[in-house]
Amino acid sequence: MSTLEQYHDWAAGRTASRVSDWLKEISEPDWTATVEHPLFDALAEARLPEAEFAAYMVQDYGFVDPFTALIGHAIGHAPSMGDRVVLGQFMGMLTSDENSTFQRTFETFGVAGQAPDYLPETRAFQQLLRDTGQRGGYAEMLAVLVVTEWLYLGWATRITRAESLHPLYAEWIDLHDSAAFQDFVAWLRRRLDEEAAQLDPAGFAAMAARFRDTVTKERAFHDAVHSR
Ligand SMILES: Cc1ncc(CN)c(N)n1
Repeated sequence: MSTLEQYHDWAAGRTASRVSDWLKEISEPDWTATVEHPLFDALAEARLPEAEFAAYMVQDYGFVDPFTALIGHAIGHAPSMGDRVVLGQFMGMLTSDENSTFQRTFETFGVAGQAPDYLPETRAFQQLLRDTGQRGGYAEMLAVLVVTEWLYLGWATRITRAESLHPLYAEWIDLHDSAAFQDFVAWLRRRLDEEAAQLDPAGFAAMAARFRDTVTKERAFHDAVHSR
């Protein structure tokens, strides 16, 4: 049975079916393991040592660089100006507010200017992001973006914040639980659902494989930066 047929089978038993919901479901248990990762609880509850937060942010900046390039590819591949505007605004936030959070984190915790030593899991994630940008179609790019942003929205809206949280820890959560970020994730999911509906069986299988691979790499990345 093709991947598209598997989705149609799943959708047939439901009144309201969304491709993004099905993709999330077939990505278990990795999806929930990432959203519920103890790294995020430690961060939100002020239990994460500053050196560990800085080390996580160094690895994450290794993710953000090719991730920003992937958004550039997605802007180029988007079928309309409407999509380019939304993705371009997200790119603007990433390269201003979020980039500033990284830079101030590196300076505050004394790791600015150090050559990063990326973990194998970070390098594997970088490879996936680069490959999707260079070889993937627009739906595959959206699939990767849906995973990375929906997962981050998931943990950021799940955790309970300590009152005495370091401002940079709080800023990292703010970037991922804001109303604007929630709207962006909703838009990404809607656009993936729409684009997936246009795909032939081979394109649909490639899109689903990217989604699944991205969830696997998210879990591996977070396990590598913070052991359970
Ligand atoms: C690994 C990872 N995944 C997702 C995000 C959210 N853009 C992130 N900053 N880092």
